[in-house]
Amino acid sequence: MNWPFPPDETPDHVVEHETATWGPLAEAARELVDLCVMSDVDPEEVAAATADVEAAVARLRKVRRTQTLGQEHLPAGRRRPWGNPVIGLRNPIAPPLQVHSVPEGRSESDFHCGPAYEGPPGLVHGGVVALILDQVLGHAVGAKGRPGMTGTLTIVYRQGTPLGDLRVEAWVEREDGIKTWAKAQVIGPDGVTAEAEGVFILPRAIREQLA
Ligand SMILES: CCCCCCCCCCCCCCCC(=O)SCCNC(=O)CCNC(=O)[C@H](O)C(C)(C)COP(=O)(O)OP(=O)(O)OC[C@H]1O[C@@H](n2cnc3c(N)ncnc32)[C@H](O)[C@@H]1OP(=O)(O)O
Repeated sequence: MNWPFPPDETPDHVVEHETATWGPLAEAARELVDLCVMSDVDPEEVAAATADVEAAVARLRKVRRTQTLGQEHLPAGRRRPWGNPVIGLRNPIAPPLQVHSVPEGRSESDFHCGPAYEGPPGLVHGGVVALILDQVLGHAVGAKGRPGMTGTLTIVYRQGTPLGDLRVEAWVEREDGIKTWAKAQVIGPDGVTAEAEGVFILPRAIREQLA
């Protein structure tokens, strides 16, 4: 499944080096994002921090990639979803989730959603809940060897999802040709907060390549 991009054949030692290089930057940026919404220092400190961040941005801006991380690393060979907004090592937007999957088509993750993901007061934004559910559903179908694009995603929000420590579980329900149905739920301290059902479809372009 390498259409339309070439396989990622980066050697292990290079991946380890890149992990050690970029991982800490994203970790620092995650804390920066958290502090953008939670810090309460005085205005002089904010101004000084802004100058520091602008200096760091000027360094990183010197060289920009021509392809996204997904285009380069995801489609085949070693998969490095480093730019992914839910699990990406290099993406500060990602909480990030560590997702554990088994080939029977089940995936799960215990994760933390801090104040940067707030929607209603003290609660996780519903779009963020949907993002996480979609991602982990994708892991479940992928683990079962049934990868696909989300065709339809249905979400029922049972109760507000509190910011903090959470759990998500997903499992494959049914398969039929190119389509796979999977379900998922987010669990908070007071039980299930949101449930999802997704229909995942192997896209036509990939079907034609495999035919
Ligand atoms: C595979 C990727 C490789 C890359 C490997 C990277 C792995 C990295 C893992 C990361 C995990 C991320 C997890 C998050 C997952 C997203 O975020 S995916 C992004 C959000 N989704 C999208 O952007 C999808 C956009 N839509 C599409 O691309 C196309 O409409 C679809 C859904 C692929 C279907 O297109 P198509 O293959 O041309 O479909 P088509 O031949 O018309 O119909 C085939 C069948 O599907 C049904 N169908 C068509 N559309 C739909 C629909 N929307 N809903 C339900 N059924 C539908 C048709 O009725 C038909 O059924 P039958 O008549 O055969 O019974």
